[in-house]
This record gives sequence, structure tokens and C-alpha cells, in this order.
Amino acid sequence: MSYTTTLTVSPHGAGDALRTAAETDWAAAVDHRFVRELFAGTVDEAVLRTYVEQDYTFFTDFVALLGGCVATAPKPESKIRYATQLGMLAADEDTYFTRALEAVGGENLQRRQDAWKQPTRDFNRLMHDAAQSQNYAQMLTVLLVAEWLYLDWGERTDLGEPDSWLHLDWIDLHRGEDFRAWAQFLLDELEEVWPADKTEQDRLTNLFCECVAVERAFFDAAY
Ligand SMILES: Cc1ncc(CO)c(N)n1
Repeated sequence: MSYTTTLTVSPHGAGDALRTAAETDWAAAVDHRFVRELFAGTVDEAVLRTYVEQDYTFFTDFVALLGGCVATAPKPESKIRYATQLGMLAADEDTYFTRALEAVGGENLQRRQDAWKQPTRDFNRLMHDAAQSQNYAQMLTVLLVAEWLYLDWGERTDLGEPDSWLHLDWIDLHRGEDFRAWAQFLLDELEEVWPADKTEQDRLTNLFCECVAVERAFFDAAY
């Protein structure tokens, strides 16, 4: 294991292999200029506007994907876990987006696909395909990237703390005990349903790496 994370990763499990396979893009995303400027409180307003506008379109796909997990998770307690997270997202995260869009003079682009940047389109497709697949391991693979990667930058303690709520609240949504427990749940869940079939393992590993590359590109696209 040659990476840092605040999650508990089984040394020879699927999560460890996935993370290792994606490490170059993962590390670049976690140390992206956007992340460093977010902690410094210095993200240019136009950059933050683009980021929040694009991310809000992604948010709806994300909610739909969690709905797919409610439908397909094998264990009843897992379905409830997703439902709890959906409630949190509908409250705290949607509120952040509403306030942030207003503060930066951003637009709700959810119905304006023409304004979506390429990584936004790519994410939309990845999430939509996963939700349509009815394949729980595929949904988890996409979700795990989104949450684990965000946790890894959110939990950075070496970059200071911003004063502005616009910066700080976005960080706070992606760190701390609750968000860490959520990402840990996704990782543990994927370990449990990880397929035995090598071809299927390879397919999910490629999907994981593709999602990580899109995460990195998503940050790039804000500039
Ligand atoms: C692009 C992107 N990836 C991950 C997250 C975390 O859910 C987010 N809000 N946006």
C-alpha cells in the first residue's frame, strides 16, 4: 500500500487493488490546484462559479444513482443506509448548492445539457449507465470513486483552513466522521459483492480508473 487515505483498506482486497491501479490520476486530483486553492480560500470566483454550476448538474445524476442502490442493494440495512444518505444530500448538500450558486451568480444548468463541459457529460454517462445496469457492483464502483476521492482531499490537514463559508462548507461536506463512515460503508460494501470472475473484475477495474480520470478532468475543466 503506497498511498494515504483515512479509510481502512484491507491489504489484499479489491479496494486496495483498485486504488493502486488508479493512483496517478487519484494523487493528481487530491493535490489539484482547485483543492489547494479551496483550502487557501483563493479559488477565483469565475472558477468557483463554473465548478459549482457543473457539479450541481452532476448532483442530480448522483442522487439517481443512489436511488439505484436503494433498489439493488442485497441487504435491507444497506438500502436504509442509502436512504439516510439521500436525506442528508437533499438537505445539506442541496442547500450548499443553492446558496453557493446565488453567491457566485451561477445558473442552474441541470436542464441545459448544451452548457455541460466534457467531464460533466462523461460523469453523467457513467452514472446513468451504472444506474441502468441494475448491477450493484457497477453502481458501487462509480459511487466509491466519487466519495472516496473527495474524502481523501477533504481530509487533508496540510493546506490550512479558508475563512469564506463558500470554500469551507464545501470542504466540510467531504470530511469528518460522518462522511468518512459513508465512504467506508461503500468500500466495505464493494468488497462484499466484488465478483469472482476475472473478466468482470477487469471491467470494473477499468471503470474505476475511468471515473478517477474524469474526476481529475472535472477539476481541470473549472479553469
Ligand atoms: C465531480 C464530483 N465528484 C465527486 C463528488 C462528491 O460526491 C462531487 N460532488 N463532485
